[in-house]
Amino acid sequence: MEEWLIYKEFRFEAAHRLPNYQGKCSRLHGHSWIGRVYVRGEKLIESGSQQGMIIDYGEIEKYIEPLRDRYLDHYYLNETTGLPNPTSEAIAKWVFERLEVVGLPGLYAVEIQETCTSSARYRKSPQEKW
Ligand SMILES: Nc1nc2c(c(=O)[nH]1)N=C([C@H](O)[C@H](O)COP(=O)(O)OP(=O)(O)OP(=O)(O)O)CN2
Ligand SMILES: [Zn+2]
Repeated sequence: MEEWLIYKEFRFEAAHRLPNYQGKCSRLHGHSWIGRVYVRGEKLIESGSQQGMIIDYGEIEKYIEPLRDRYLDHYYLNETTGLPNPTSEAIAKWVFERLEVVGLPGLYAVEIQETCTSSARYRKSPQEKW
């Protein structure tokens, strides 16, 4: 058995605040966020223009784009995601669940990097089969 794990990165500028946080992050502030969508596969496409791929990176991007354009890029995340406390962890889960709903094949994890030094990655626990 073998497996590949690939990711497609996306970027967005957005504001948020953590209302319950004791400190500066309770204030409205913004970040240049980086997201990474991880896709897992055990078999490479055998022929055609996507030969040797799990899935075309461009295909992954097609799933991400509507989310980025409608909810993430240049938005106030507390408002657009509806999350009461939009931490990196919560946003990673929020993005994962939306990609799951639209059926991104092989979806494995979503990472949200909030600053150069801080990042959170969400995936379903291995025992939870989906
Ligand atoms: N586990 C989490 N901790 C914190 C989150 C989070 O989403 N998950 N978020 C924040 C703030 O939103 C903040 O914007 C980011 O925190 P931090 O990395 O501490 O930001 P700094 O700019 O202060 O980073 P330094 O590298 O220390 O300069 C807080 N915590
Ligand atoms: Zn922040």
